[in-house]
Amino acid sequence: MFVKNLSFKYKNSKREILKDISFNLKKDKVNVLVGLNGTGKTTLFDCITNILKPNEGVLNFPSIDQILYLTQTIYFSPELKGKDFVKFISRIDNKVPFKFPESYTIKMDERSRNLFLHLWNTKIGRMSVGEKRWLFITVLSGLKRKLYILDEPTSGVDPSSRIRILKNIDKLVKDGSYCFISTHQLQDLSHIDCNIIMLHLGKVIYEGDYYKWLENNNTHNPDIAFDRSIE
Ligand SMILES: Nc1ncnc2c1ncn2[C@@H]1O[C@H](COP(=O)(O)OP(=O)(O)OP(=O)(O)O)[C@@H](O)[C@H]1O
Repeated sequence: MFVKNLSFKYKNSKREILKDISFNLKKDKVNVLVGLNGTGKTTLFDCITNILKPNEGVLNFPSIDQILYLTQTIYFSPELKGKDFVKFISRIDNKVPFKFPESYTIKMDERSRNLFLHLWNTKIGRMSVGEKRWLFITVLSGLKRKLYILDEPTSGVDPSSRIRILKNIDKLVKDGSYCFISTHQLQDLSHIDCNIIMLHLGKVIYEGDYYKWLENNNTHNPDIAFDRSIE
């Protein structure tokens, strides 16, 4: 899966957001897109998933039915409960939903199981931001796809649940899928094996191993590596 010479500009804007960018996704690593706010990460994901049409370039990705794209905001009626969301997602792949929540929790650790059982009967409008994000990602990653694109999957989530979410994503890779995520929580990346793609001023300024990126910037701290990369 790759992007070659992609350029993109919004119709109502003069600024070219993506300027002739190229990179490859790695199959055996979590591919992580990093960059300043407003640098074009969501725009790039929208191009890959055909929501936006690039001005130029080649996008070599699976058809949309083989991609799961979790955008930063997904709307689900606040009056519905966690179980309604779980059942709705099960039906996407024509699976008959389980009747009892325990059937979904067999492979979960104790903390995740307790949270899942709690959220099952909680109205979505009453879940915290982090609880909602955790539930959506946990359930959506149960759908088998060739490529998972997750836009800031850990934003607003507590440290312990962030690690769980990342381990979940890591498992998708180990099970043979491609994963492409964005994040601003760079410290978390030490928990997974990842390939960094860094966007800055419309260009890919780094593509490669996370630890090599730290080494290139003479630091163990990814926030400092980020800052030094854009200097
Ligand atoms: N529909 C639009 N029309 C014009 N400009 C837009 C539109 N949507 C986004 N932009 C601009 O494109 C740029 C890139 O936005 P994008 O949402 O891709 O950034 P991002 O890297 O995902 O940011 P963040 O890290 O804050 O989520 C921003 O300057 C934004 O203002």
